Amino acid sequence: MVRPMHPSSVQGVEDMIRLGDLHEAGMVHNLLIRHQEHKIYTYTGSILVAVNPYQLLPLYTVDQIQLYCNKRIGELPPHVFAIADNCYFNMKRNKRDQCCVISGESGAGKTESTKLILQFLAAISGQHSWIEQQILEANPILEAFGNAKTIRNDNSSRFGKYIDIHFNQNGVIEGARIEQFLLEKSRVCRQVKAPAERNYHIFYCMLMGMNVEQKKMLNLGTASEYTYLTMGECTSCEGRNDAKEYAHIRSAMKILMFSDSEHWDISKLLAAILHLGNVEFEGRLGILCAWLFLDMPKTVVMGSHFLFISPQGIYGRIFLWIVNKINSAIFNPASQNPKKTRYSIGLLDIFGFENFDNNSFEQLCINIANEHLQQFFVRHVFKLEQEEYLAEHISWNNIDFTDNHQALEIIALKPMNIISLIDEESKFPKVSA
Ligand SMILES: Nc1ncnc2c1ncn2[C@@H]1O[C@H](COP(=O)(O)OP(=O)(O)OP(=O)(O)O)[C@@H](O)[C@H]1O
Repeated sequence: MVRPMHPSSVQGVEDMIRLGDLHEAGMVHNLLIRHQEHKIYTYTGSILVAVNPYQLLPLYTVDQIQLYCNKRIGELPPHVFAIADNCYFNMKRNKRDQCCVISGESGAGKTESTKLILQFLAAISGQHSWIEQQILEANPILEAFGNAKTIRNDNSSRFGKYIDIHFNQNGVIEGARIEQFLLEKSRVCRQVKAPAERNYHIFYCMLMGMNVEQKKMLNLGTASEYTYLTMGECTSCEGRNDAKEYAHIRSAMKILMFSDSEHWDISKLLAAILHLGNVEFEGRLGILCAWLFLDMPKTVVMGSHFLFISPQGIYGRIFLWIVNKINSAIFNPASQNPKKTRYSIGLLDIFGFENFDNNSFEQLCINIANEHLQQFFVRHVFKLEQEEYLAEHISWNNIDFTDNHQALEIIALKPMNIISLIDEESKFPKVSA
């Protein structure tokens, strides 16, 4: 259908609520013309839409942080700092906890936005304290163990995270807590979705960054020697320096109070996973069991007893342990003193919808999490808003929207939903798919 363009679509608008052409094509056009002028941020009411520029723009300088500090939304051009600032000052003014939900497909820029919000909050809450530095340095560790190169994103988060940043009543950061969800553990043993995918960064960083002596002690060689690191036929990543990253991860671990022996134990387990992937000959099992702290003759094969070692399981436990270790450095339990109130800003950064030729159970879980987020969005932006208009007898045009509630009910909410059926079926041996 051809229609005349509304004048507001010619120059584009900062807030799409003011767009005359309020439909998908109009909104995409608005984002496009703004993006062409390097204006990557656009509001839709209180929501910020960010379009990944895939280049460094001079938008995140110290001057920009100061500029956006303590301004009302709309006073300056749309920016991720404006959202962070709004959260911070609403928390202080209204004495209420805040939350930013960051969603989008893989590669959209969610993790970068999360880091920018964190940096802004650390800068404006103003103390440059040790705890702030520790919170910021948790990122390189989490990314090393939880991010990987995928076909869509060289630094794709393969887990979801919720960072709750805690502030005292004066708005000073006093700690944080990180929750992790759904690490894609299967990536440890296979990266089959496409060539050019890698395993988790940490493996390549370790092999490039460790000195000869350390590698010798763990019987490690180069990435190309390990089955688990070569399935995607790609061991390096353009623009990433794995050796330099390793030095950064090591220093971040020191800041987060990982001891040298804890770091060494993690390295041994990572080495064990790599050796396990290469197991073909009995001789390899000796090296493997040494790194797994196992007494090989007793535990691997004894009479009719077999030990089953799951590399995915080991990696999943390492990841959990690391998140707990980080939390033990940055989390301070709330004071029991009622006069010492604590407020928080939560940042939710989960992986976006995924749709491959072959989708696994992990994709199903990721997509259910996204459907829940979509429902949250639908409820708050459409349903609750329209109910309020009705209650206040405000005249308005009903907006058509797709409600995904039914899909969610079938998959995960109603009794006998798909997930509970899978759960029940999987308890039986030799179950069919
Ligand atoms: N604001 C930005 N400015 C410049 N480059 C950016 C920006 N946001 C994202 N990028 C680039 O895009 C890449 C992908 O972004 P990011 O990792 O944040 O995506 P994501 O949405 O978290 O993806 P995934 O769901 O796969 O984890 C980054 O590594 C960075 O190179």
